[in-house]
Amino acid sequence: MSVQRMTSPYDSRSTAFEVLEGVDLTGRHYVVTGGASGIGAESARALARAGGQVLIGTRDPTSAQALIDEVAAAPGRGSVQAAALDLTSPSSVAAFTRSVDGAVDALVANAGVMAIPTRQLTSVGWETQLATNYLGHFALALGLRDRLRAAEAGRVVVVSSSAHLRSPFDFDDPQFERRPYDRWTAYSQSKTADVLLATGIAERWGGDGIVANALMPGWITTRLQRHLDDETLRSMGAMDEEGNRIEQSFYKTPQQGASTTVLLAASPLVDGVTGRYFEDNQEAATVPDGAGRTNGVAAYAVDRSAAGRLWDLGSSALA
Ligand SMILES: NC(=O)c1ccc[n+]([C@@H]2O[C@H](COP(=O)([O-])OP(=O)(O)OC[C@H]3O[C@@H](n4cnc5c(N)ncnc54)[C@H](O)[C@@H]3O)[C@@H](O)[C@H]2O)c1
Repeated sequence: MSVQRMTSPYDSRSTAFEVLEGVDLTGRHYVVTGGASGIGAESARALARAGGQVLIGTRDPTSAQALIDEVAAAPGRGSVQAAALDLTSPSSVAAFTRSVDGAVDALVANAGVMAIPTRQLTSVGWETQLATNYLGHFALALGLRDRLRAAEAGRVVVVSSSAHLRSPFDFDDPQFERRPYDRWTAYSQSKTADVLLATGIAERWGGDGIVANALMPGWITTRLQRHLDDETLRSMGAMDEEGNRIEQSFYKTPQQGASTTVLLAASPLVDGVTGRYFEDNQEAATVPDGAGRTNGVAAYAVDRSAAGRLWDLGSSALA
């Protein structure tokens, strides 16, 4: 049976402001991880501009002060606040969730790290990219489940990446204990885990009225690329021989990069949509595997049994 793909009137060049034009989020509450920089900051800005009350989870709440002040200075808008959250620390995630009361209309699992050069482990013994991008967000979603249930139709939005097309989740060796550590495979696997997280939540929490979707924001120059050396940036076409960053037509601005996130977090156009993967404000096609592809969602990332297996693995790590 084929299911019709969701479409929206927006495309790769649409901004987060455009996607929420005419949408009134007054009285709605949003949690955005990593919302003090990059795509997360633009998502928070757009949600607040539409009237929403946004709580940013960030390791350093002072880093969100400029955004908090900017929104506070705009009368008639929503608000932005920030609280400490380190996704690599289960106790930090627990403290953050305890500080949230009332309903949460959407959790935006946006924070992430990419291509850490060497294998690093967190306090729970997980490789840092997987721990940050996936496990911390899994713990956060579990901690906020009641808050999402308290909303009329709680949404979970997981910011993944087309990098997931480069690697399925390796259940035999997720922490690179037996295979050599590869920073790109580690990132790609963590982004597959992100799609599986949305798939698992959609499957398990639908009875609570909670929906969950994942997305690829597009390519955007942010601090995410800070671990990349000049040679890698040149090979990506992002730097010239003199070391100047190149603005390419396929790169988006952070405002454009945040558009698919806010569509899924707050637009009525996707009411009730769940278990899907979006890019450029459209639902992506499912492809058999990721080899050689830059678009679409790999079948292994939306596989329900893999999502269940990962749920069990994450639950054991947090127990
Ligand atoms: N920029 C791109 O081209 C691109 C492409 C595909 C996917 N993404 C995804 O978009 C998301 C946002 O990335 P961005 O490009 O805005 O980069 P960014 O570096 O500006 O934002 C990432 C945020 O995550 C936060 N973070 C990192 N580790 C954390 C931790 N342990 N606890 C709490 N917060 C932590 C950082 O402080 C930062 O604010 C990421 O999930 C990334 O994988 C980005």
